[in-house]
Amino acid sequence: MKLFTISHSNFIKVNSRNIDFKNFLGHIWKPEAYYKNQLFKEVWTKKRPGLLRQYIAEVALTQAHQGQKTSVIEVTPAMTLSSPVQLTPTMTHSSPVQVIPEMTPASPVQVIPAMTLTSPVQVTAAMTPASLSLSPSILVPHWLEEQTPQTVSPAASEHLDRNFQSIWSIESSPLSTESSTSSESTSSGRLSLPFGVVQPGSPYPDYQIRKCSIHTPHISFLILDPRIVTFTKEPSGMFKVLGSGVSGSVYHASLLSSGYQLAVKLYHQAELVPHTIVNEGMIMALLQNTGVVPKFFGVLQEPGDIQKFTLVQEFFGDGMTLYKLIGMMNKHQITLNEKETITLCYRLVHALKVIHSRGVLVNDLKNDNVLVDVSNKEFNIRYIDFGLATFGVGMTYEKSYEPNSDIKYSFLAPEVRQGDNPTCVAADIYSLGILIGEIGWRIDELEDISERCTDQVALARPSMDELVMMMDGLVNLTN
Ligand SMILES: Nc1ncnc2c1ncn2[C@@H]1O[C@H](COP(=O)(O)OP(=O)(O)OP(=O)(O)O)[C@@H](O)[C@H]1O
Repeated sequence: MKLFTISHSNFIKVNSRNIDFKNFLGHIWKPEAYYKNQLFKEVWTKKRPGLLRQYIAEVALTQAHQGQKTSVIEVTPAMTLSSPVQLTPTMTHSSPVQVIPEMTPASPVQVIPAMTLTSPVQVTAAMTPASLSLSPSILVPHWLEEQTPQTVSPAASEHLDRNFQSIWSIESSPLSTESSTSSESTSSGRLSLPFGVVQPGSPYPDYQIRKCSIHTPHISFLILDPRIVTFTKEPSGMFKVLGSGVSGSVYHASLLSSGYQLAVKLYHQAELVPHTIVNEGMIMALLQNTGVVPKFFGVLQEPGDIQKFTLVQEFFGDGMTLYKLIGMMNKHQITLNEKETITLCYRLVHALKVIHSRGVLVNDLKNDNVLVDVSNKEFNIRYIDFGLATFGVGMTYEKSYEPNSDIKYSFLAPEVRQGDNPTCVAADIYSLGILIGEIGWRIDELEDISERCTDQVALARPSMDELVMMMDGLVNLTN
């Protein structure tokens, strides 16, 4: 009798021989389970932990017979609100940015078909400044300080809400970035830097991106009139910063007319990396109507400077990141029971599947890039920060020789951390496995899933479909 154990070798076998997972389980599975050195004969009890694989096997076999699959928790449905983001079908100009004078009616973004596998075009990509502890006050650009929202009457602002100034149309051809983003040109101090945050000669990130391809499809998004957005001020008079990260600071704001809450991302180096901002906007646009990223409204432009813009998104989940949530869970300030924990992991898995199915790799999946709505037990999530995301191809990180880099970048798959290996679906799955482990380490089944996803051998990690099946099985088990 063969016993199916959760060993990596089983998954290596599955993957290396390209055997269908369900068939594999069908062959290997017998109704006993060997788990943590114990033989269990009563495998169908829901109470006993660690028997997920038996359940998966059961589900797999049932499915093999019925060809049907049921899911208890549904993924958050597609957004119903119409999005201002639009897909522009063709490239018409060679200039990277083009202003189209006429407004076109808002419509949801159309889905781009399957991922197109192309050989990676190696382009020198954006700099990512090292994590800095940034004081919000020095990040505020002058035009924000000078903001006088009362200059627009409510009626006019309502009009402006509906009638955005213009649409930017951006080409999808690989954007050469070498001239504007090489570390050489920046470290020599030849470029004037915005916001006074990163000074010439600042240390460069050890994890500078060396190569990436921008193959993101051609998507237009809107330039919003800055007068429709009011940036929120703290009682101290400071602008309210939701978070500061590697690429920028995110400010709280609202629509002047309706008070609809917004998160506006200002980039530390907007003038250096316009293509990065554009790429992030296009990826956000591409993922609209999936319900797994915040609603994206377009960009605000710094008056008088066409190169500097900011991303305007829906303010989601009261700004609660998974990082904050895990911290609170570990300090017992918030408690998630087993079912809630599994629900949260389920959402993360399904959301990543949706993102991958649109041809997008996140490449930077970590706990502070996930927002969680803890206002109810649904635990809806949104992935944020697509600054390093790619469409259709992977990107390569440069190996870090910084002490403790393995800890600092532990969310990245080991083969990615090594440099030279481009990111891929399995690398995102590794990062997802880290998240599942951080959230669900108290639950054996989640720990097992996390362990599989974080296998050092990329080929041994479960595929997204296998992962979804495991999570579905686990959810069914807990209901
Ligand atoms: N749509 C949003 N709603 C609420 N809060 C948000 C939103 N987007 C971002 N934030 C907050 O701002 C922080 C920084 O956002 P983001 O990750 O996009 O910036 P970043 O500079 O790219 O950071 P990173 O260091 O992860 O690269 C988040 O951790 C979160 O706290």
